[in-house]
Amino acid sequence: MLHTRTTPARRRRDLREKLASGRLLRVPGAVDPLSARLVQETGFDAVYLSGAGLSASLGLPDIGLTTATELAARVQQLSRATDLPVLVDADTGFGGPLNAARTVALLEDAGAAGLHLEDQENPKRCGHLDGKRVVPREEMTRRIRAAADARRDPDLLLMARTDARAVEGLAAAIDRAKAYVDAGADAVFPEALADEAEFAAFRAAVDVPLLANMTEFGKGPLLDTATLENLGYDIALYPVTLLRLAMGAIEDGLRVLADRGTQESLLPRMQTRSRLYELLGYEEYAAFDSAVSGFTLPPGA
Ligand SMILES: C[C@](O)(C(=O)O)[C@H](CC(=O)O)C(=O)O
Ligand SMILES: [Mg+2]
Repeated sequence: MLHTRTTPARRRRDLREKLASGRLLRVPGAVDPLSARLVQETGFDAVYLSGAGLSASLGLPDIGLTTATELAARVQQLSRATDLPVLVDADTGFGGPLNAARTVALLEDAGAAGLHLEDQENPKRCGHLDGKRVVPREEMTRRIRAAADARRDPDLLLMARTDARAVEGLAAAIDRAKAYVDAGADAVFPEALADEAEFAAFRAAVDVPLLANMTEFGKGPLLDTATLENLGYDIALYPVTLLRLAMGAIEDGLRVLADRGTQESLLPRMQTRSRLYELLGYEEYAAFDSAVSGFTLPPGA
């Protein structure tokens, strides 16, 4: 109620322990703090803050227009609303190595359990768009080094994302991933792999935890959890799934309302008032309020 009592340090430990278990973690992107609650209730392992989702929610394309402070503010909101570790899309780190270091500090203060930095040029673009460009390998290793050094909590998971597959090919992407691990990355996010064989090749070449981006309508296949487990992947990411679902429902609903002049036929598809109240914890707030208003100092205090 009000906010969770789970500290950022506890969430970072939780994410580390879950990764150490060796099972596949399933991590959907939240649309907002309320949907993050549902992610937790449904039993997922962590919640993701998607850069694409954040920018879309602000009515912006995912081309590097959002700022580090906007991102940190959303991290805080998500962390307050759930007990889950929050994995954050930190894009390029918002500049050079120093900016990446400052971004790490900001996100750590905001309660992030882990974050990924990518090797795209600034300003970045969505990893599934054509025409993206990557920085030289050495520049990205400096970005990672700076980020690793900026961490105050060693449990904060630092993940390196490489966008090189679509630009330089698979072999170069694997070489880059290895260099990023040597520079201090704890885990790797190979972006926009083309097929299952490429997922397998990446797994065979890199020995840190790997994230599989199961984003819809992108360049890669949608592999199910059994397949990803067999491939030896550690995190299945569904970054924009909830936003796409919600926006699909909103668009359909608006059409029905506009056409029919009533939302009556939409009621079975809606979350009910009582379910919303349950999710928000109305009853706990009322109990807290009455406990606080009945509070008096003990005699003599
Ligand atoms: C993972 C991602 O970076 C995100 O911002 O969620 C995006 C997802 C998407 O645009 O579908 C990406 O893959 O670049
Ligand atoms: Mg992104």
